[in-house]
Amino acid sequence: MTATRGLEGIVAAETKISSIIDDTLTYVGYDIDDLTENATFEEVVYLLWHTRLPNKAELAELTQSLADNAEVPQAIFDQFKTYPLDTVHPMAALRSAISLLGVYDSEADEMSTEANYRKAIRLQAKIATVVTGFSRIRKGLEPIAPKPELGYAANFLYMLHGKEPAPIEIEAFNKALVLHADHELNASTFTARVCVATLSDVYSGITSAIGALKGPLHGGANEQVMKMLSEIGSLDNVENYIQTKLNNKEKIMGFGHRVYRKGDPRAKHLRVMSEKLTKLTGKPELYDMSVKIHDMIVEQKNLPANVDFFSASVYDSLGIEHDLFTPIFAVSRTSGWIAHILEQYANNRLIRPRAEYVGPGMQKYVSIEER
Ligand SMILES: CC(=O)SCCNC(=O)CCNC(=O)[C@H](O)C(C)(C)COP(=O)(O)OP(=O)(O)OC[C@H]1O[C@@H](n2cnc3c(N)ncnc32)[C@H](O)[C@@H]1OP(=O)(O)O
Ligand SMILES: O=C([O-])CC(=O)C(=O)O
Repeated sequence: MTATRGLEGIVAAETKISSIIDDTLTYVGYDIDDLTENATFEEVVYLLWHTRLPNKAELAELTQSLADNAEVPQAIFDQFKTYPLDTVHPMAALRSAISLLGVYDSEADEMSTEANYRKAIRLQAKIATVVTGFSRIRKGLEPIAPKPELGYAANFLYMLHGKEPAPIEIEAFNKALVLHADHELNASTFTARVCVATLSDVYSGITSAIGALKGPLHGGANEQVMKMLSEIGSLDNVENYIQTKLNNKEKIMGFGHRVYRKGDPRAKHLRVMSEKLTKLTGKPELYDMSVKIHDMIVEQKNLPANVDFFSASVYDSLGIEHDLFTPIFAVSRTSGWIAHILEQYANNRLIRPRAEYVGPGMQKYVSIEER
């Protein structure tokens, strides 16, 4: 038995949900470029969960169900108020809140297909209210009740900021949600599938996926990109800052990918939105800095930007706090995690690989007095 480090190149599941073939990303056979330009996030949710696009009535029904389930138990918000709000990371708060939502769902351990679909709706609806509610509570504000008739993307920004977003903001945020919704067998999705393959419940699957997404080698990179842009501060400082990092063999967040070689097809959409939004908000230097970093990394390391790089300046332009970038990734990716969880349940087998043992040979137990 020989281990493959990081399971690189190992095909560990069959899926009908999304594919990455020759650097092209598709959801159920629809090119991500096509979906980003044309679809709402709700349509993509339906597509991922049913492996087909909805008709008008089906979309209306899903939208209504998401609206009907958007409120969260007051206990979630009460719990937030007990946290050390000056220090807790929103991903930790989110991870705990999703677990707590499971505590309050009387169907949490009901494993029928119908019950799992009902839980899927509840989770997708409530996670937006949880993330925005946490952001308000830590600022000493009350959460804003959802206005689901706005649509998922607009309602999220409304609950976050307390005012209805402009059309360009809705367009950008909807695109970001569509782009982050699913990505084949990435680390957090694999985590979710491993978890539920024991026939554990949907809440456990999503909670463990959030834990995996939090790390800076995965979803946590978008917050780190923004941290880097803030540290650099101006276009003049880019060259020195990046060159020093490269000379020190440090990784530049938002670049590189385990699967893509030529480039991440999602990055170009976020780049366009970043250029538009940074101009509109009077911070075009943020975009110019991003482009300069991008050009240096491509030239010196031949590493293309991934989805996390330009999403940072997009979210910043939407007035979103930097440590909410990864929770927002989780809001979108919940749709993909759920699709994979449902697919796993539908054709389940325990996921239990082997490890190559590289420790000492057989040893005789020595009592503690003799050690
Ligand atoms: C949504 C997402 O999860 S997208 C990924 C988000 N993560 C990031 O942006 C973090 C920065 N990027 C990385 O750490 C990596 O590119 C990963 C984790 C995404 C992929 O990792 P792996 O496939 O394991 O590649 P690995 O880390 O082994 O890198 C291969 C080589 O490229 C280099 N490299 C990879 N990414 C970077 C980077 N961002 N900056 C500088 N060098 C890099 C590595 O140092 C390594 O060089 P070496 O062979 O000389 O040692
Ligand atoms: O696929 C991966 O390894 C990471 C990624 O880009 C994602 O999850 O969107």
